[in-house]
Amino acid sequence: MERFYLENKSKYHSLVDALDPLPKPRIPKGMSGPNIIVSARIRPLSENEIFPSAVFPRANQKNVVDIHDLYNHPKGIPILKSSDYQVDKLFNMDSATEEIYKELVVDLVPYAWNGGVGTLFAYGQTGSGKTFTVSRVEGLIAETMMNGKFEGKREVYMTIIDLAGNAAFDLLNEREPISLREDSLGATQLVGAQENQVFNVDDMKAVVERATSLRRTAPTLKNPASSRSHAICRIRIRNTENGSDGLLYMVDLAGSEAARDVAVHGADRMRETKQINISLSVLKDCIRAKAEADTATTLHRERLGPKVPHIPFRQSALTRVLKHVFDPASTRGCKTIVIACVNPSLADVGSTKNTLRFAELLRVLVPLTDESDTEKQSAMHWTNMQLREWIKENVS
Ligand SMILES: Nc1ncnc2c1ncn2[C@@H]1O[C@H](COP(=O)(O)OP(=O)(O)OP(=O)(O)O)[C@@H](O)[C@H]1O
Repeated sequence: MERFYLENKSKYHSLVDALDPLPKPRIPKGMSGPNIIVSARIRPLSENEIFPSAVFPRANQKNVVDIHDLYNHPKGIPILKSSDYQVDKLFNMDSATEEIYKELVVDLVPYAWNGGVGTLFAYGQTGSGKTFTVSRVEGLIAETMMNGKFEGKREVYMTIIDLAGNAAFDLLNEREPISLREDSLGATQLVGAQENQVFNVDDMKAVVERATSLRRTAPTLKNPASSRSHAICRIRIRNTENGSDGLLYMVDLAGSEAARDVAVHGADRMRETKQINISLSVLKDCIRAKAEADTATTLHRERLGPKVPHIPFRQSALTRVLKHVFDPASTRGCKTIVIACVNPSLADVGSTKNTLRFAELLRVLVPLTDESDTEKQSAMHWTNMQLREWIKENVS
């Protein structure tokens, strides 16, 4: 396929150039609500990239992206097949991580400082910029958290582990194996994992740096330093006045390689990829079910009573570690941000479509009601009947 793309590069450019630059706007069906934001970040093409970009943020509609793939028509003429995707917030090739942090993440810090649970997931194909994004975000969190501007006395502790299949390792202790156990109160304990107390920005950054260097890596076709495990950085913020904890999780998910990319690496690698894909699928189910539960409890409490969707968080090690985020019995406030990372190269267009489809699947949409937002307003007015239809489809 890559050869086909290269041979037809100029044809691809001319087909894309001939498209309407202002396509008919896609009608937004709503926004993710109320405790989750699903975003996407398109990384720039690298300098030595030989394939054109297949990813085009829409000029006339915010947060919508067009993907143009090239197909070999049976009659031998290359044709374009286009698809579009919508997220809550789209960051283009020229967006810096600082901008993403300011728009999406910074509010999680005071939220966790005051006892909430904030989680960021970076998801995407191998080489799409997950580690690039998360490591910078962790540095920025350190700067916000330790700037002395928040009220109250707190102690800050960091734990960083990685999960490969069902095995877990301590990235702050030479990758010593640790075990995941549920204690008598139902909380998941990382038995054997070190918790490092940190006192300032430099401490926090040094801890992150130590963990990064230990992260298990193995070469893939797409990224010579691909991470083959989920890295979870947990920042526990202890309120010394009342003994309660706030939590921040930064989760750099393992690259979602396609089977054909790993075929050349043998059976072990295939098994590893299968495990990664299963855990990502359970994660998707949990994020979605949690969003449905939150939507159900905030919007339709009277209609549904205590009935909330089942959240299958026990089905994988990843979601068991994140029990605080997914446990439906928990009464703690949780806010979640997902960043779907995308490499725009035409050679990666299949995986890019999968990543953005995955992002769309995570969105449990709430009808738009903000009359002041003209973009949303022109897109849709909800009648009572539409609202009933929406509830029937989405909250069952
Ligand atoms: N926004 C960006 N701007 C500039 N370079 C980037 C950006 N995002 C990623 N890169 C570069 O792309 C390469 C791959 O990025 P990264 O290692 O973060 O990918 P990944 O998604 O974590 O991959 P894997 O799952 O295999 O670990 C790196 O060389 C990184 O520096």
